[in-house]
Amino acid sequence: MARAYAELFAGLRVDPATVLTTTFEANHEELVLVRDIDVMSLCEHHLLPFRGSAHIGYIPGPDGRITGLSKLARLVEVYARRPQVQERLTSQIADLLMDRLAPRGVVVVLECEHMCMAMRGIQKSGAKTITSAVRGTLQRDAKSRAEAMALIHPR
Ligand SMILES: Nc1nc2c(ncn2[C@@H]2O[C@H](COP(=O)(O)OP(=O)(O)OP(=O)(O)O)[C@@H](O)[C@H]2O)c(=O)[nH]1
Repeated sequence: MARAYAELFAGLRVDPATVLTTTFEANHEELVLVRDIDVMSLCEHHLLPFRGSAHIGYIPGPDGRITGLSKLARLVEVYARRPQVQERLTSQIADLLMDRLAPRGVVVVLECEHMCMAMRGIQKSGAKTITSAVRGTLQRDAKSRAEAMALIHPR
């Protein structure tokens, strides 16, 4: 039992900042977006899972440095492997990216179904909670934000 909880909460043992140590010179100044990253976390109120997808985009800073694509998914994993609320999970990912990669802007969108709403309580399965955290130029510039959102949710 103790081992199972240790596995579930493995993210508490990892410093999220260590995930973003791999960066590359790419001279890339446009949006980089990784969509449909699987998210599994635990609601901190009921210790029941919530599950869905994360979409993470950023516009590199003036130095044009990028990070490894897998590092974005690893960042989700580190913050998800701890008791969470979806809103905090979303903003922690955005804030760490801003802090460590110094990009021009960041957008993080999470879409999850919460078992605490499906299995107990109100017992509504299928309801999706969508949260976003937008930082930097993507927050200030409606056109850039709309472009990123259109790539996250193509019609
Ligand atoms: N930005 C970007 N990253 C890429 C691309 N192709 C591969 N990568 C990433 O390059 C990174 C290399 O990171 P390393 O830490 O050196 O390699 P690694 O140990 O295999 O990394 P993990 O995949 O996280 O296990 C990984 O994060 C890959 O996902 C690409 O086209 N663009």
